[in-house]
Parts: sequence; structure tokens; C-alpha cells
Amino acid sequence: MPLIGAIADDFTGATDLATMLVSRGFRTAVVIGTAAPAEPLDELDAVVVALKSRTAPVDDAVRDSLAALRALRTAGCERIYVKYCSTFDSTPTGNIGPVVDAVLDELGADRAVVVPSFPATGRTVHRGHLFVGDQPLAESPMRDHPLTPMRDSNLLRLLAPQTRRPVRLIGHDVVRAGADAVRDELAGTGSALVVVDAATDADLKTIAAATAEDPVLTGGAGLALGLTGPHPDSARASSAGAGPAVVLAGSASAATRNQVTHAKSALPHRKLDIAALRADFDAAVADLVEFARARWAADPDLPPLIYAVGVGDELEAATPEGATPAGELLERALARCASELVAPGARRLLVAGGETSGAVVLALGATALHVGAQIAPGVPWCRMESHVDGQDRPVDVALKSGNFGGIDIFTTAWDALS
Ligand SMILES: Nc1ncnc2c1ncn2[C@@H]1O[C@H](COP(=O)(O)OP(=O)(O)O)[C@@H](O)[C@H]1O
Ligand SMILES: O=C(O)[C@@H](O)C(=O)COP(=O)(O)O
Repeated sequence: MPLIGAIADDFTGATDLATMLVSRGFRTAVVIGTAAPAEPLDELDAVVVALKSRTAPVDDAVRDSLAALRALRTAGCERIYVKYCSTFDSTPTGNIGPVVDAVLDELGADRAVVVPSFPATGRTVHRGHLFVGDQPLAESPMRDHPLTPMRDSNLLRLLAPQTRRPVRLIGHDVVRAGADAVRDELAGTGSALVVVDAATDADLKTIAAATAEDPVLTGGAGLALGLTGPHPDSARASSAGAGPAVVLAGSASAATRNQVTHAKSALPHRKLDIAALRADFDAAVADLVEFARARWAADPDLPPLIYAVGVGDELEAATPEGATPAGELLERALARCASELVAPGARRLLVAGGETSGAVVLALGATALHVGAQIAPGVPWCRMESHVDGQDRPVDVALKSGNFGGIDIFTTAWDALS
């Protein structure tokens, strides 16, 4: 029976956590929504449920998370890991606090640690303040995220309006005193969500050791660094990696913009045109699909890049009266491009952005992702079975979190497949 059941609030987050769990010795399945894993449960040590709940209305996020929780419990998962973004992406009305509260209530538990820290990707927490590299969260590019602008760096202040429980802090002084000190401090907190400082991998291991008996863990993927599964050699082989490739970049995050701008000098590229999509969605998508197919014909080795924004491009400031919001329109467009490109041959897709990845994978009708080779911290290749136009086709996908990956990831990620 799986030991760990995880509920991830977006698809990039799900594969981020899954690749960490695999590296820590857990044979891990990623399932979409409440789909059952394809593997027999006795061959799994962890199941990660990928939801598209990060920016959903709070009631929907809680409902979907509880459905995932019940499915995981039915599958035999003993501990629950609530995975949210390492930059704590959420709004004042949710969804991190309400989902964690609902999971704790359902399990009859009263407390959970809150650990977004992931030093390998530059996220650290000091006195409850979240840093992205050297910048406090609210001074980082996450300040201007189109869906979840983060305007405060203090996790206690961010979480307080989202939860019914008191929010407390365990600082570095206690963490550096070791797992017993953290465990003692936690024992005295009563019912609470407890933000724990962590700036290094060693801190994450201390917190994981201190919470080894906790039924609920919450955090980014970093906290899983402190978990140890029973199968150290559980990494799966990558797929054959054959077939036409495409990059679909819907993220507006700073790292993705830089990656887009960098890749434009090497890859054939097209920018999504919001006005054209609003004027005639089908025609605008057909144009993008035709572009990609023509580029494959001209040079099968170069993946075309279809993207939303590069460095210096503006986000749409306000949605025109009665129109579909740009974010939703762009997600739908990239999802449709994905299904219309898989049908005629695309077998390798690199998708940038959590919401975008959710839209793409759902449009491709997949029910599970099988984690393969890692491209960068938090970004693995995954194998999935797509179901488009009544046909099943194997596809390799990499779901890249907006802010993850090196500058050249759109041109070099393919090497990890061969
Ligand atoms: N030019 C733009 N104007 C408005 N929204 C945009 C623009 N470009 C991208 N977006 C939207 O921003 C959101 C980015 O979210 P997501 O895909 O989760 O990326 P990230 O992982 O960087 O958060 C998506 O909904 C996307 O459609
Ligand atoms: O924890 C993280 O940073 C990622 O796993 C993640 O959730 C990123 O979200 P997006 O940037 O929206 O892809």
C-alpha cells in the first residue's frame, strides 16, 4: 500500500513533488483528479493527485481536494502531503488555508507544518518571510503574477486570513537546535498551522524528522527531501523520445519570459495573439497549428515555440467588457494547440506554466503521468497516454513550473530524453 498520498494544487507542482519523491526512494504515480493509478497499489509507495485548484473558486478547490483525499485514503495512503507552490501562490481568500483546514478536519488532525521552502530552486524562509533568491517574495517578479500577485512576503500574514486556525512560527533558532527541539515546540502549539523557517536542505531534513509521525504535511516539494522511501532505485527509464516536438509556453513568470526570449534566437516561434483569438478562436488556433506543422516539415529537429509573453511584452491589463479573460483564453488556445498537434504526430511536449499545464494535460485526456528523467530541479520528463479523437497515443511531456529551469531549457530539455 502507498505510504504517502499527495494532493497537488497544480500539474507542474504534482510532477515537481513526484520527481522529488522518486529521488527519495518512493515508487510514485501521478494521477489526474480522482483517477485510479494504473499500477497495482502494492507496487507503489506514493500517489500524487494533480488538481487544477490553485486559482479555482475556494469551494471548488476544497471539494476537489477532499475528493482527492478520500480517493487516496481508499487507496490506503497513510500520510497526506498537501503540495502548494514554493512561492505560496494564493489569494487572501484561499486556497491554501481552506484546503489545509479541510484536510485536517477530515482526518481529525489539529495541526500541520507549513513549509514552502525549496533551497534548490532558491526559495527559503527566514523568520516567516519567504525569499525567492535574494528577494523577499513581494519584491520578486511574483509581485506581478497575472493570477496570484504576491504582495506580502510574510507567510503568517498571508495565511492568517485564509485559515480558521491560529498561525504560528517556529524560527531558525529552534530548527537549528534539531528535530527534538522542533518536535517539542510543535507539541506545545495546539491546534495551529505552523510556519517553519528553512533555508537549507539540512533544515528541511530536520523538519521532516520532527514531523515523522504527523498525519499531514504541507509545503512545496522541498520538504519531501527529508522523506525516505523503501525503493532507492525507483527512477523510471525515460521514454524513447521519438517524434515531433513542440514548446507551449503560457507562463508569464520572469524565468519563462527569459527562457522564451533566449529560445527565440534558436527555435521557430509564434506569439499568441490575444486579439486574434478573441476575434476568431478557431481560425487563430488553426493558424498556430499550421505554423507548427510547417516547421516540422521544414526541420524535424527543431521544436517550434508557441508562447504567451517574452521579456518586455505586456500582460493584458484589463479584460474588455464581456470578453473572456486573457489568461483563460490563452490556456484554452494552448490546450487546443496541444490536442491538434498530438493528433498529427507531436510526441514530445514541453509546457511552461502550472495553469497552462493543467489545461494542456486535461485536453489531452490523460489520466496518469509516469515520472522519468529529470531536466532541472522540479522538472521531470513524464510519459503519458493521450486520448485525442478516440485514439490513444503515448506522449512525453515536461510540465515546467513558470519559474523553474535554466535559461536554455527550451532548447536543451530534449537531451534528457535520448
Ligand atoms: N499576456 C498575458 N496577459 C494576461 N494573462 C496572461 C498573459 N500571458 C499569459 N497569461 C496567463 O497567465 C497565467 C500564467 O499562469 P501559469 O500557466 O500557471 O504560469 P506560472 O507557472 O508562471 O504561474 C495563465 O493563465 C496564462 O494564460
Ligand atoms: O512549488 C513550486 O514552485 C512548483 O511546484 C509550483 O507549484 C509552481 O507553480 P507554477 O509556477 O504556477 O507552475
